[in-house]
This record gives sequence, C-alpha cells and structure tokens, in this order.
Amino acid sequence: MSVFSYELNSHKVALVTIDVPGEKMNTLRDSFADELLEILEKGKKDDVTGMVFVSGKSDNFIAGADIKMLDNAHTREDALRLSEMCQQAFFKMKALPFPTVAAIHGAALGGGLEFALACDYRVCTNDDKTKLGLPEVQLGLLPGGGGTQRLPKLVGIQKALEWMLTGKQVRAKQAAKAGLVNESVPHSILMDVAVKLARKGKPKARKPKLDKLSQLLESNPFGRNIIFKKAQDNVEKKTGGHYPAPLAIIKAVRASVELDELKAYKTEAEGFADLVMTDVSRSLRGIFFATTEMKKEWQSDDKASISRAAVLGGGLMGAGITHVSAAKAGVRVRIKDVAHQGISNALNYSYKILSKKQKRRILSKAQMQSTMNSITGTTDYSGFEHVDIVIEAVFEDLALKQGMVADIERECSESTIFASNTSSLPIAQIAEKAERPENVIGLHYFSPVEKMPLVEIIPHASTSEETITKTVNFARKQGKTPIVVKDKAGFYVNRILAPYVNEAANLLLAGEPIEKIDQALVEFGFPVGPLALLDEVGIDIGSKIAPILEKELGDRFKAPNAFERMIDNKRLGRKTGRGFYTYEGKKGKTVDESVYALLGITQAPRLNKQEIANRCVAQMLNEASRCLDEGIIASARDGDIGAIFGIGFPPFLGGPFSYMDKRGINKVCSELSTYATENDVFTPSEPLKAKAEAGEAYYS
Ligand SMILES: C[C@H](O)CC(=O)SCCNC(=O)CCNC(=O)[C@H](O)C(C)(C)COP(=O)(O)OP(=O)(O)OC[C@H]1O[C@@H](n2cnc3c(N)ncnc32)[C@H](O)[C@@H]1OP(=O)(O)O
Repeated sequence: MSVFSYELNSHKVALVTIDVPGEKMNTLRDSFADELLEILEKGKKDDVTGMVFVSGKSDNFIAGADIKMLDNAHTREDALRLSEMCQQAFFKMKALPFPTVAAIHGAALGGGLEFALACDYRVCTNDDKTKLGLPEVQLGLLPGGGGTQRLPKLVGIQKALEWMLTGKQVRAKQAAKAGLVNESVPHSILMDVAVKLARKGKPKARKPKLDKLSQLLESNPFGRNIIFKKAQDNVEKKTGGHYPAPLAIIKAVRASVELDELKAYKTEAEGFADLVMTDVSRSLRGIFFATTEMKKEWQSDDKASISRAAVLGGGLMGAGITHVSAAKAGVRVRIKDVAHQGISNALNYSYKILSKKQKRRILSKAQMQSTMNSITGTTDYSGFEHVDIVIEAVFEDLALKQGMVADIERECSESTIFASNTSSLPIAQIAEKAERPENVIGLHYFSPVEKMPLVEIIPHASTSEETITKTVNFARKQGKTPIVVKDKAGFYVNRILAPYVNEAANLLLAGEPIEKIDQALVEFGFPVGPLALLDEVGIDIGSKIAPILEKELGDRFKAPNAFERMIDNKRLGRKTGRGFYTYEGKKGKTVDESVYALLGITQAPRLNKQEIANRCVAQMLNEASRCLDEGIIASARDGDIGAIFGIGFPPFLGGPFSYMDKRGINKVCSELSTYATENDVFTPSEPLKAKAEAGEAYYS
C-alpha cells in the first residue's frame, strides 16, 4: 500500500494525502522516495495545475525520516544513500512544471519540514499542535534532505543556524513572521488556502525577510565570515568538542552560500552519512527511543486524570511544583502555606516566569492571566475538598509529613492522592499512620522544577496501581519524564549522585583544586562540576541526605567531614552567597580561596583531569549497578534516562549503563579494583563483578 493517495479536484489541482499505513505518525521510510516520484509523474501525466500535499493523520504532517531506518544503516554508504535519495526526490519536486504546496497541520519536523521546504508554497494551521523545525541536532545529526541548503535561503543564515543548532521547533505565528510559511490559517480553511496557492502558478524567487543589519552581514563574504566564526566559537564553547553535529551543520550551511549547488548538497549528504555512523548519534537516538517507550508505560484513560491539585509549602520547590501544575498540566492549583509570605512567594514565582514568556511573545496576555487565575492560596485547608492530588513540599521532618497525611485524609476526599516531594525519607514511613496508605506515594522533583525534566515516582509496598498510574500521568502532563523507583534511601538519583559528590570532596581534601575538579567533570560532559552543583543545591541539603544513606546503606556513603565545616561556617552555597565559590563580588562566581584554609587543605595537585573525572564517575557507575540489582530502577534504560535527565549525565554517552557497555564491564571493574587498593569504597559491586565474569552487557 502506498503512502500517498491522489485525487484531482475540479480545477485540476491534485490533492495528495500522505498517510503511512498502520502508523499513527507519518515518517519518511525507505520506499518513500520511489512512491513520491510515482505521484509526481502521475501529476505530470495528468497535466495538473498544481499539487497540494496534506497529511492523512489527525495531528501530524511528517515527523521526519524514520529514525529506525537510520538504525538500519549499517555502513556509511547506506547512510549516504538515504540522504542522496531524499535530496534527489526533493530536487525532482522543485523542478516540476506545476506548483506544489505543503498544507501543514501538526508536526513538520526534520525530513518532514525538508519535504515542505522543497514545495513551492507552505501553509500551516495556527493550531497548538503545529510545530515546524529541524531537530536533527538532538539526534546527533544534520538535516540531510536539503534542509541545510534551503532553510538559510528562506529565513536567512543567522536564523537558520540558530534553529538548526538548537533543534528549535517554531509555532505557526513565528513561522509566518520569519517567512518559513507563506500563511498560517485556521484548520478549517487549510485546504481552501492551499488550493488557492496551488492555482497561483510557480512563485518568483524571493529573498528572506531580514532587518537592515542582518541584510548587511549576510550579503557579503566578510559579514558571513563573522556570522560563521561566531557560530563556531559558540558551538565549541557549549559542546566542549563532544558533539560533532553542530560543526557539521555550520559547514553545510556555509557550503550553501559559498559552493556551487552540487558541491554544497554533497557536503550536506556526506556530513549526514558521517554523523549517522557516530557513537554520539547512536546514543542520542537511543535516548529518543527510550523516552518514547517510557511514554507507553502506566498509561491511563482520561477518566483517571487529575484536574485539581494542591501544594503544601510555598518555598522554592513548592512554588516550582505549583507553576508546572498550573502552566504545563493546566490544572487548578491551591497553594497552602502557614504564612501569607509563602503564598505570595509561589504566586510571584509563577508570575515572573510567565511575564518573561509574555514579553517574548511565547504567551499572550490572556493566556498568562488565565494561568495566574488558576492558582489560589490559603493558610488553612479551605478548598481542599475537591482536589485530586496534594503534593507536599515542606522540610524533611517525618512527624510533620505524617501529620499532613492525617490532615489530608480528614480534609479531602477518599480518593485524594498524597504525594510527598521528599528526597530522603522512606515513603513507607510517611504512610505508616495513614488510614488510606494506598493513596500515598513519593513524587520527587529536582530543582529548578520548571527546568529539570525528571521526576522520581516512588510507590511504597501498599501504594495502589491506580495511585501510581494517576501520578505518572500527572507528572507527564507537567511536562516531566517520570521513572518509577523503589522506596529505599536516596531512591535512584541521589543514591548515585552521593558517592560521586563524596569522591569530589575527597579529592578536594587530598589537595586537588576546586576549579580543576569541576572542570574535569565539565570536560567529561556534565553541565556543571560536582562542587558547583553542591553550591547550587545547597551544601546543607546535600549533607542532610548523607547520614540517612549511611544509616540505611552502609559506610560507603559516609560523607567527608568537609561539608559539616562548611555549614558551621555558614557557607551553604549560592543561596548564602558563599560555598566552594563566592557569589558576592563584582566578578560573579569565583572560587573562594578561603575554603582551603577553612578545611585545612594544602593544595597538592597530583592527578590529571581525566583521572579526576574517572574516579568520580567510577563511583557513580558502581552504585548504579547496585541500584539495578536491588530493583531500585526497573531497567538499565530507566537508569540511563534517570541519570541523564536528573543529573545531566552526558547524553552523548547514553547514560551510565550504556557507557559501561561501551567501555566494557570488565574494564570498568578493573578500573574500580585499581582505585580500591587506595580506598575500599571503590570495591566493585558484586553484580558488576558477576556481569564482568559472565562477559555480559546491560543491553543486548
Ligand atoms: C534526513 C532527515 O534530515 C533526518 C531526519 O528527519 S531525523 C528525524 C527528525 N525528526 C525528529 O527528530 C522528530 C522525532 N519525533 C518527535 O520529536 C516526537 O515524536 C513528536 C514531537 C513528533 C511527537 O511527539 P508525541 O506526540 O509525544 O509522540 P511520540 O510518543 O514521541 O511518538 C509517537 C510514535 O511516533 C514515533 N515517531 C515519531 N517520530 C519518529 C521518527 N522520526 N522516526 C520514527 N518514529 C517516530 C515514535 O517512536 C512513536 O512510535 P510508537 O508509538 O510506535 O512507539
């Protein structure tokens, strides 16, 4: 069965519907180019006046090339052939004697947008579902179907670079403003407008809509040099040399203005083929499939969904949770705090984020007001009768949380879920005195809540399936990627983070400089180093978790005494203006040299940065292997996604388990054993040793 169906209207305009059989999403597959060429030939034979392409799916145009097909490209030649096949088909489309129109509703991404770029006109619906972009960079790729060549000619070099280097997806209004689409219209008139455009004849070539400065820069080689140099410098700074795709994108865009067409398209195709074969792209494609697979777990029908939420505590976490519940999940939120100050803090928090979005025209004033109106505050439990979920974000005090469970059972309905944002207390203990323990669950967010993509969902032994399902789906509505983890001290993320941070502190106490430790891990691929991370989270917060982990899991979690001394000295991190770094001076964040004297350290650098990174990461890998063995995480996949989205483990390495597979479990074990001769916290875990001995990997 063909992807395309063809029908002629009374004006001899061919209406071509794109509908990949048996799939909810249209993607460009192997047979796509041949089938497209057949349809184009048919149009020529029928001497049509124009051709309109529309999707047969209800909410997507084309989501790009089929990523599974890319996984099947085993050699560089296979990958090169895919790109050339796409380019050739789109060349033929461009060269037709009649005009073509892409009528877009829903996602037009990657190869899907490249298809639309090869049409003469594009019209899209102004629906929220419609988004256009070339997100290949997020898969470690460049747009290989002519996107690097056609987008700059349509929207200008700078905008095209910005969109392709970030993988940005633009909405209808922005797409029309930038000249990416000719028109954005209501869904009801999409086809009428598309047919009208098709009857207008071939369009004249037109220049991108640019302001004066951009015109000046982009129209001469000197100005373009500045643009490409700046883009390259930014990319090198941001990627630390770990991601080859952005540089390949810049090279291909540069070729689009400096080389003849044939050579320029060849640059794109070859860049694409090289990138498909890289480990970086394989890892990033793996993350795409892992997150897609995870969306299918704990699915529920709409009847089970949450429409009213309440948050206890208006501090930083409570305010963030309130915000994502109102702004992302779109539910009404009641925020309760003992003090009015807490309520106004939470309201201000949302107001600031929404105002920024409104100023940047991502939100209309009406949308902003409607979100703000959906948040209300109280200092008692008024208005709690009808809430479906209560999320507590108060300080880590077991008795306080148990008291709140009792309050909620008294004030709310029998089905109301009590979710705790604790990062350290066992959920079973919070539920210990509950009358309805089946409604109690852990829902652990990371700070800043609106930015961090992960949440840990922690059922205790008697949490009901219904409570888990509702909570998982609510977290998804808040825009989060949830992983369900076992109720044991530290859950997953803090459990693997603690030994990694402890090792950084041990290295500091042994004389390694603060900056060097942090740089080592940033160069490894983490977004921030471990000591800078501690400053962000709060040294007091980190040190509260340590004794709980030590008590429940053993001596290997014993935190170095450096933290206590920092706390006694009121250095809690960024929030107090001082931690390992100082944030007080005019220079902004700089290493606080007085930390060395405070901790009695004589600087004595002994290791290189690679060794520092290896030691910290080795601790994390060892603990991750224990977490999988103990069932804290259900799979290596959950462990990889949890570490990438919760801690920022380098995505290009695919997460701790993929990384161990790549390095070889044997090698990881022998590295740990070497370090263990100095400090037995490095002793390889039993499950890791067993895997190494059996010659197994975490993924097949
Ligand atoms: C040559 C070219 O330049 C190269 C390319 O085009 S590379 C591909 C570029 N495109 C992309 O990166 C877009 C990838 N897709 C997405 O971001 C999201 O799927 C989306 C925003 C389109 C929709 O999101 P959402 O509604 O949450 O649906 P989501 O659950 O992700 O996907 C639904 C199904 O479509 C599949 N899918 C989506 N895009 C796909 C793609 N490009 N290839 C293969 N499968 C895809 C998913 O795997 C999932 O399949 P399943 O239900 O059988 O498991």
